[in-house]
Amino acid sequence: MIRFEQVGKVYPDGTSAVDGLTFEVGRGELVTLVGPSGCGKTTTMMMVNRLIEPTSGRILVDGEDISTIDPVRLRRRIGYVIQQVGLFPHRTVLDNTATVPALVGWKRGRARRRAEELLDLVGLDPKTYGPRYPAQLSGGQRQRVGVARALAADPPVLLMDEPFAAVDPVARERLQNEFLTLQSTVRKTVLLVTHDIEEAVRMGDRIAVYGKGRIEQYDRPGAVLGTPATPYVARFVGADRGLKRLSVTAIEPEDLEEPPIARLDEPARAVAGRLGGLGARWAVVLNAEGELHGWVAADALRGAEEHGTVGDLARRMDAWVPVGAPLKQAFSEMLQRDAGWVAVLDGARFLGVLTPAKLHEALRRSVDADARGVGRGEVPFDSVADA
Ligand SMILES: Nc1ncnc2c1ncn2[C@@H]1O[C@H](COP(=O)(O)OP(=O)(O)OP(=O)(O)O)[C@@H](O)[C@H]1O
Repeated sequence: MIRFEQVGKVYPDGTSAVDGLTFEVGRGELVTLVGPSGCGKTTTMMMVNRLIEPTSGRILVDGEDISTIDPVRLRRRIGYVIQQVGLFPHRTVLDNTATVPALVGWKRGRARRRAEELLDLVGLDPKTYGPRYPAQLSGGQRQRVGVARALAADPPVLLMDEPFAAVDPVARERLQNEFLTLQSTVRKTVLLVTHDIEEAVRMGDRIAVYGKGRIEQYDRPGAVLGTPATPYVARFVGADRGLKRLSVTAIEPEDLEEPPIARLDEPARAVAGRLGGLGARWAVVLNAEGELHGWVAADALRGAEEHGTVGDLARRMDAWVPVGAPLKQAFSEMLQRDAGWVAVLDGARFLGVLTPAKLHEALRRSVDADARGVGRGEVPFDSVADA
């Protein structure tokens, strides 16, 4: 979709910003460009919409050499989101959002309807926020308007330069998640510049790690964290890259432990006997539909009244995560609820539980799988169990 071929940029004062850039971004892929200040990320991005012209090499969008496309026409196909948002202060949120459709000649009614739709999509009620002016919004809300505006004319390509840098860390994480959800439906081809490796890892299908003026490694987040291509990349991703890997490793069914299960309406003493036989200290409790209710301790069951049921003694357990969620989410649930395990569900169906030991194992298998260039399922458990 976007292809850089030996692209270089030397500014008129002789500064070489980037040199020999060759990489490709697939259709619907989100690629993050990450690196320290001044390494050439913004220059790379601005060459895609011809706000900056390369001094060597060429860039293709959809197979077309962009130097042959009229810049104005090119920019209509490319949404652009920048850190300071760049909203027009004297125009309402709705008018700001409708800017590009209006520019490309949509009728006023259609442009406004589209703007309302987009505001809704980024989580801003158009009735409440549409008539406001940018100064009447929070930083995070302004950022969402920036995203809505960039998407308004439905461009296939989106360029985002530090889009979440101006908001506080909590709002930033929320905006990142919202954008990922949005991206899973709109599937734009996205180049996102950031200097924050956490953000790059979280957001990118692939990451380009920049050294001075060139890409040191271009790969999936797991591979960059697991097998940094150069000592520079290893330093840049940081010594705690194992922790960062938690954010990009998905929970898979084979990571889970299957504890004993009891139903709410089962007789308590019978379950106590069963758990005793297994040497288990607790069981997960499901309701009649097989959905997670909570857990029950073997000790409590042993002390139950003669006709008591599991339901009388079961405790609620709200710590759960969906299968496929990152390990980090499971870890954070455990910490937040001070629990030794967290339930993993597939929709409403209970699949199993993740424990700290299993989490560690999943992480080790993921590191191992990346080092060997195979899928995590192909790494045997016993190769990492003692690690
Ligand atoms: N107009 C210009 N004239 C001369 N040099 C420039 C110009 N714009 C950028 N540069 C230089 O080119 C290099 C790359 O800049 P660029 O803005 O692409 O880096 P960056 O990685 O995006 O940095 P940051 O994270 O600080 O925004 C820097 O050394 C910068 O000083």
